[in-house]
Amino acid sequence: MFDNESHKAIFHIKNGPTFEGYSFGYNSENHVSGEVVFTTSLVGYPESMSDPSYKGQIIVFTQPLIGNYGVPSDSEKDEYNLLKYMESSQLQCKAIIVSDYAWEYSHWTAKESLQNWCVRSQVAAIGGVDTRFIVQYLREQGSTLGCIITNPEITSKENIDYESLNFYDPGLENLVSVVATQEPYFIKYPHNTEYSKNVLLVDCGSKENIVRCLVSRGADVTVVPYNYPIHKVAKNYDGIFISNGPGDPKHCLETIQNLKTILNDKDLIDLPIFGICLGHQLLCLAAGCTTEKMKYGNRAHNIPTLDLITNQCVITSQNHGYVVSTDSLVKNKFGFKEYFVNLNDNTNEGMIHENRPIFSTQFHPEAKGGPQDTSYLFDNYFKNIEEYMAKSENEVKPFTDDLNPESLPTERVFV
Ligand SMILES: NC(=O)CC[C@H](N)C(=O)O
Repeated sequence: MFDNESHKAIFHIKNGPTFEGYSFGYNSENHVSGEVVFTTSLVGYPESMSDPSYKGQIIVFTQPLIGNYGVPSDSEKDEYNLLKYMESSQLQCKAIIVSDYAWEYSHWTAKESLQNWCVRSQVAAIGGVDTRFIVQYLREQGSTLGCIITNPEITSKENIDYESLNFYDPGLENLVSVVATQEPYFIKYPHNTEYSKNVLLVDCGSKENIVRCLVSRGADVTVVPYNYPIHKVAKNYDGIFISNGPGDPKHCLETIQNLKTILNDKDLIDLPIFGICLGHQLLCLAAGCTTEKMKYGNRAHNIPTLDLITNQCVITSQNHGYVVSTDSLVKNKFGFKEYFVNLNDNTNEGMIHENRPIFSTQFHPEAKGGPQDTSYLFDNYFKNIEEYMAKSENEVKPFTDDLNPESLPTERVFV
């Protein structure tokens, strides 16, 4: 069985405490650093770890036992040629921290152990540390930088020169440019009849389930890079979608500028737009609102949120460290109104335009993992799309040459 001593690993929080545990992931000579964040979700570690929004982050799981159902295939496809189980085809986070790693796993979808996935993806993983203490610390101090040392030659936290460690801060980098597709591609809904619903998905690091939610409702989806000049082609689509993505939204200057042009274009006044998480933040920035970094963010699958239109509480899936300032949203002159509010901390959870078919949410209606309470938002988006198509009498909108589906790849090409 496992020998803790020979696999010692150390987790150190910048200017804070240090913990000794065991490594069950990739061991490297150099330390691994990133922003330390915690999630209180009980299940869904494969989905969280493959979510591009976690790029550059070290995830602390408050669920004490992680790994017990293994990891499903990261390449198996569904009927829409989309990944069947994962939120992207890579393990995206920088490292993981758990209380107790389950060395035995069992599930009908499992293809490998969590350890195997981490090792082959060169991702560090440390177990045997007091995650309750770490989370209490993060809640008091706020999200902070940290590092994991898995070099087998370092046998004790006493023989580390902490002063010499450098810490990578993902907040300083435009990580969207790293995780988003570099080239456009096209996903076809296989059962389409005469009038296809053509959605333009702006990929800032989209979770696969967002694409599944669009395609399974009958859309043909053209996926473009986050900085694609969408304002030049928006009129050719029946709806625009802005995805989730990692890091500080203010790094996506081109997306914000392009969205601003779309919002100001009198010819696009009826065009349906839906944004999720980073997509919500970018739409709000485009409308002149402000965003700020939260103390430790919201990462969970059970966050109560009030729908201000239906006055109903919905339970939401979340993963974000930045937030739109409610004050700036309320004061915006663009017609955006508050749509959802977080019932735990009163932060903004969404906006809706007062008379245009535009809305966005800070939480994740695609919920992978998490509850399906807010999947009605995808249905509302499709109602907006159908109304928009009916207004234009289902006229077939021409594609520009470089986004003609016939010349685009049918799945993402990694460069
Ligand atoms: N899941 C997301 O899209 C996250 C958005 C943004 N990176 C944040 O942390 O707030």
